[in-house]
Amino acid sequence: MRSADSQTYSGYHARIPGGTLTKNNILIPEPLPAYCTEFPNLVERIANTTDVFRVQSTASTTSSSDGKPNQLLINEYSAGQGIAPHEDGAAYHPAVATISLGSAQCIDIYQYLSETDPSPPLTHTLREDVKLPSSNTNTADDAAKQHNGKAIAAVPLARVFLEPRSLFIMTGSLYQSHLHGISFSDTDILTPSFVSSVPIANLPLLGNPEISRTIEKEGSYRSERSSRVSLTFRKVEKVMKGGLGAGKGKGLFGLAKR
Ligand SMILES: O=C(O)CCC(=O)C(=O)O
Ligand SMILES: [Fe+2]
Repeated sequence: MRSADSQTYSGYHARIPGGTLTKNNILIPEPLPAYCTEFPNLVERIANTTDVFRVQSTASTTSSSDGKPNQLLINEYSAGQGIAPHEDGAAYHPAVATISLGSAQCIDIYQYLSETDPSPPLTHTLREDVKLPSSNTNTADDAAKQHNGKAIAAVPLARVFLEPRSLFIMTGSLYQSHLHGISFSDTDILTPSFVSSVPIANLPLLGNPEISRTIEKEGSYRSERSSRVSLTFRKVEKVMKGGLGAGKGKGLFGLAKR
């Protein structure tokens, strides 16, 4: 995967809250974190490394009109920081590719509750009573329970362990009808499907052999989080002058409680 290409995107400079959108449509956060000082060379170098791996080998971005992402979002999480369950939305081509750096972190996949398409019992429960319909989500906790007035299962469907230097591609129904989020926790406990109702979906693909060994011996693996940086490549379908057209701003402006 390559980073956004200035040759194929006629962009602009725009100042937006929390960052500057460059002419390559790369969002540079402000204040500029230390790791960005050699940006975008850093991104180019990472994107060209050969030892990133896909957790979903069938994913590709080739169905986008030119096959290339035109936006890069950089998120930095300190230990304990997360992101409430959300969809990335229709403003983007339905595929997103994320390179992880720094600490490993689990991303949780959630489904909406549906009466016509019942979920397994554990995922078919709300964490607490949620009044529906309502789109008022004032806190991260509210947001974790519902999205645009639709109730979200309390327990994730699956978890994907994002190791440093890994590439995670989200597309298909994972992008279009599920939500993703990162728990507000400083530890990830990795468990296989025979132990947990929320297994690590990419266990066989993990690069660190210690994880499988520990799980085999002890039934689970404990991963302490430290600072993580994610590089999220997306294709913005419609870009309006000023940089405000790329969806409802969530992807560009960052989510609450960061
Ligand atoms: O940092 C990540 O891996 C996910 C970020 C994300 O979901 C988003 O910014 O929409
Ligand atoms: Fe997202």
